[in-house]
Amino acid sequence: MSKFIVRGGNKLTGSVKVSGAKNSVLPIIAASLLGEEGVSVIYDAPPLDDVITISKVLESIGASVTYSNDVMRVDAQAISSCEAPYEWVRKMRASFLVMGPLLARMGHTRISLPGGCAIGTRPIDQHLKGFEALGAEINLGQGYIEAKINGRLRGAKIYLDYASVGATENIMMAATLAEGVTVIENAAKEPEIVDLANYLNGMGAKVRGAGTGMIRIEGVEKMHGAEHTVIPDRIEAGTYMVAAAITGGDVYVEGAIADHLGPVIAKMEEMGVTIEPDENGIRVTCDRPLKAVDIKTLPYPGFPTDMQSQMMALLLKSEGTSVVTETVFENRFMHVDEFHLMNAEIKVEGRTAIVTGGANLKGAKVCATDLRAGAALILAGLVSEGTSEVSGTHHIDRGYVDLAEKLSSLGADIWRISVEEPVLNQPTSAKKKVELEEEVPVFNIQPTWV
Ligand SMILES: CC(=O)N[C@H]1[C@@H](OP(=O)(O)OP(=O)(O)OC[C@H]2O[C@@H](n3ccc(=O)[nH]c3=O)[C@H](O)[C@@H]2O)O[C@H](CO)[C@@H](O)[C@@H]1O
Ligand SMILES: C=C(OP(=O)(O)O)C(=O)O
Repeated sequence: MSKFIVRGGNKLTGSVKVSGAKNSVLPIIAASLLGEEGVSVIYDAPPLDDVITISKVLESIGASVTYSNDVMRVDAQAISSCEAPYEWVRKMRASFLVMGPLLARMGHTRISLPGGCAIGTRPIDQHLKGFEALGAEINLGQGYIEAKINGRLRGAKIYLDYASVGATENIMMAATLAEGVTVIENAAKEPEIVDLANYLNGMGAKVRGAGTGMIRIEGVEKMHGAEHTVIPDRIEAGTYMVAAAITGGDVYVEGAIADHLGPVIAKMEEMGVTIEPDENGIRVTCDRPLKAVDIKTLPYPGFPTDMQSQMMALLLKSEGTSVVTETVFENRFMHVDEFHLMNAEIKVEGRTAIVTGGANLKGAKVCATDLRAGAALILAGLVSEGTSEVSGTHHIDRGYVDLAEKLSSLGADIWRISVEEPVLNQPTSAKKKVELEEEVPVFNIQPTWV
C-alpha cells in the first residue's frame, strides 16, 4: 500500500511524454486471441496494472505473453481454454473484452461477470445483445456468462441502444470471424475504436467505417498475428494539459494528438488557456486568470467522461461558477466529497455539479475513489496550500505510467510513500523523493495490488 504526497505551489514547466493508450491497448491485447497463426507484436504497450491483468487473463486461456520495454508479444496459436476466471475479471472490467474474440475463435466461452464499480453499475446488455444477434446462445448462472454457437457466428445488423465503447469493441471483434457481413449501427466513435479496427485489419480482418456511427465487418475465415503501435493516451495527455494550466505553467505534452482532444482543447481555450498543437504534441501555457465554463460529458466526439474530474479541479481555480453535467456514468462525482476536504465548494444535484471557482484549496488527506478521481485530487494538490496525501493509489496505477515521476520532472513536489513511512520525515526536493521510491523492474508481470 502506498500514498502520493503532494506539496502545492510549484509551476510546472518542461516536456512530458505521453504513454500508449490504456483504452486502446486493452482491447488490442484481447483481440490478439483471434490470431490462429503467427505472433502479434504490440508496441507502446504501457506498463500499467491493467495491462498486466489482461495479459494474465490471456495466459490463463493458454496464450503465451512476453513483455519488456513497452513491447508485448502475444502468441495465441495454441489457446486451449475458453474460460476467463473470476480471479482476473473481477480486477478489471475490460477483461470482459476477451468474450468476443473467444466466442468467435472457440465457439464457446465462459466468463465471470465483470460486476459494477465505483463510477456506476456498468451493465453489459449491449454486448450480449450483439452476441445473440450473431447467433450465440447466452446463459447466465453462478456469476458466470456462458456463450455458445453451433458452427460459426453469422453476420447481422446490430443497433446499439447506446454508443457503448466496450460493446462496439466486443461485437466488432466477434464479427471478424463471422460468416457474412455485420453492421453495427450507433457504434461508438472513439479513437480507440479506430485503433482496434486498424489492428484487426492488420490481422487479416475486413473492418470498415470505424470512427463513424456505422461499422461494417465482413467476416473472414482465419486471422493471424500482426505488428501494431498503440496510439498515445488522450486522457493521460489531457491530465498533463490540466496540470500545466492549473499551475500557471508552460508544458509541452509530447505525443498528444490534438484531433483526439477536440473538446478538452475547446473547453480549456474557453477558460483562457493557451493551447498550441504541432505535429509532435501540444504546448500548454497559462498566464492569466481562468474563466468559468460549463461542461457536459458525452460519448466521443463529446467531452470525455474520463476527463471530467480533472477538469473539475481546473474549474475550482477559475473565476465564477461552472456547471458540470455527467451523462455517461450515473455515479461519477465521488471526487467531490474529497475535493470538499480540500476546502472546495461544489454542490451536487443528481447528475450535475455546481462548482464555485476561486477556491483557496488546502492540502488534506484524501482518497482516490477511482482512477480519474485520483488524478484530479493530485492536480488539486498541486495548487493547494500545504501538503496533500492521496491514498487509493492502486486505482491510479491502473491508468497512469509513472505519474509522480512525470510530474516531478516538470517541477512538481510529489512523491510516493509506503503507508508505513511517516510523511513528516520526507525530504523536500522532488529529486530526492523520486529516489526514495521502490525500484520496480519495468516488467515484473505483477500488478501492484497482488
Ligand atoms: C477500457 C475502456 O475503454 N474503458 C472506457 C470505456 O468503458 P466502457 O466500454 O465500459 O464504457 P461504455 O461506453 O460501454 O459505457 C458507457 C455507458 O453505457 C452504459 N452501458 C454500456 C454497455 C452496455 O452493455 N450497457 C450499458 O448500459 C454504461 O453503463 C455507461 O453508463 O468507455 C468509457 C466511456 O467513454 C470510458 O469511461 C472508459 O474509460
Ligand atoms: C473508467 C475508466 O476505465 P475502465 O473502463 O477501465 O474502468 C477510465 O479509464 O477512466
